[in-house]
Amino acid sequence: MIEIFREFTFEAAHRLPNLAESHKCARLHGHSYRVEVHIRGKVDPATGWLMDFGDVKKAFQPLLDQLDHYYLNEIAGLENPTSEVLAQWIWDRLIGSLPLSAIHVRETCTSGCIYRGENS
Ligand SMILES: Nc1nc2c(c(=O)[nH]1)N=C([C@H](O)[C@H](O)COP(=O)(O)OP(=O)(O)OP(=O)(O)O)CN2
Ligand SMILES: [Zn+2]
Repeated sequence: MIEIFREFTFEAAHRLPNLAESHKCARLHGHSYRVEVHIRGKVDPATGWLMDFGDVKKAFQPLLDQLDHYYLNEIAGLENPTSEVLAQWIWDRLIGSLPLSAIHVRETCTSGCIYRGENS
């Protein structure tokens, strides 16, 4: 087994509506999000790869189109857009087309989360 990943970046605004008003993240603010899509499987001896990175990009593109330069709270399923909720939202939309092993979401250089699905 081997794992590959493709990183994507996008800019978006959000606020965390379930926090106390005094919490800084309850206020509208933005992030340069970094998302890594991780895929696990076997290397095809003919191609020497598990999957073309370009095919990962094609699968992620519709999500990028929904997220980049948007207000995340207005997207269905992201009304409370924590890193954890966003990572699961991405997983749920890619798992039908990619053999995912993890979704990494970084909000800042120092904060983020890793989601590996409900079975791990
Ligand atoms: N478990 C989570 N905690 C927090 C989330 C989250 O999604 N999951 N989100 C936030 C905020 O969105 C915030 O913008 C990012 O948090 P933080 O690391 O505190 O960001 P800062 O860059 O402001 O950190 P400082 O080092 O304090 O400047 C909060 N928590
Ligand atoms: Zn934030």
